[in-house]
Amino acid sequence: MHHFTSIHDAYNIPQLVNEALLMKRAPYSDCFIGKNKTIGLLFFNSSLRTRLSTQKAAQNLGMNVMVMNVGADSWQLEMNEGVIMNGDKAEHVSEAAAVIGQYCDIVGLRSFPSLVNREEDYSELVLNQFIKYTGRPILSLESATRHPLQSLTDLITIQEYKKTARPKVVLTWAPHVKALPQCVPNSFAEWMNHADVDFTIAHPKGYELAPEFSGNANICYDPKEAFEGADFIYAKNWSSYEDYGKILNSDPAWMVTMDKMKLTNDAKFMHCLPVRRNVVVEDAVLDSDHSVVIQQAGNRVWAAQTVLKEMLLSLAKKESPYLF
Ligand SMILES: NCCC[C@H](NC(=O)CCC(=O)O)C(=O)O
Ligand SMILES: NC(=O)OP(=O)(O)O
Repeated sequence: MHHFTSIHDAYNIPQLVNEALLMKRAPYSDCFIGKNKTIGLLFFNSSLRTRLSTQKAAQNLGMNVMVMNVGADSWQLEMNEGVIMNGDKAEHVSEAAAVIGQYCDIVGLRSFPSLVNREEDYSELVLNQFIKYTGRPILSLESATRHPLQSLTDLITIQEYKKTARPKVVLTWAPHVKALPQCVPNSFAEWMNHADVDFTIAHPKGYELAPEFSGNANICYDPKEAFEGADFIYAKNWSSYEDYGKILNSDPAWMVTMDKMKLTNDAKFMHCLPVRRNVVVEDAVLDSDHSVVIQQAGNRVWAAQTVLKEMLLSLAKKESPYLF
């Protein structure tokens, strides 16, 4: 695995999940694999889980870690080509990313979408500029359209908690006070469509995801109907893809409640976090045995560690092909 920016970079997904579960039981079994290698973790946006779990994963593999809040700690970066840079952006990505590439063997990058310009967001401008100019393998820490480390974590968590061979997994839209990206639901849908699960996406009309992500999932516009017999409820708010970046609905009937959880097959409740209590999901669900959100966040380490190990092996193969 050279870059890891989407499910398309993972060639054997069941093997990746198994590897992560093995890693969880023996976290330090590969503690020399990253010796003398440096990962730079660049954040254009806030993070708690991704930042700490990726740092821990890299350290478990023996790597050196550098973390930078780009924009806040460094210069504002111009991402577009051919611009006359007489505004507020002091440095072009072509120099900044190339310089970072001089210091790091692998670069992790978090950059949310603008939610203003759909074409630009869905072209993954920032991610692709870093791929172009660092000359290093890029690990997505959530980009404009996807959050693949989160989705791998989610699949690992479903594998751990499933009680039937082919569980019913429901991705349900939930209300929010802010317009949020489509990355988490896009990516979750993409990974679930490749997994052996019965997959439903529930949302109000107008919240359809881009067809390339929703794929062949069952689409349901009624939350109660969607919850019937579910084994996993995965809640997330997202803003509209069609009416790009807009909030079209704030109906509290879409909040995840204990009443609705009673319709499920004693489902596990999942959310990528951070979550707004009593807006997205009520306290009673988060504080009940249904919720596995903390265990899910714990699994972020094993997802990151598995992916980083693959990336390090691929780097080593490139650097010393005669050893393989
Ligand atoms: N990395 C996990 C999710 C990040 C982001 N959530 C947020 O921005 C929540 C912000 C708030 O609740 O104010 C999202 O939905 O894509
Ligand atoms: N779930 C997730 O990516 O959390 P952070 O935004 O805190 O990293």
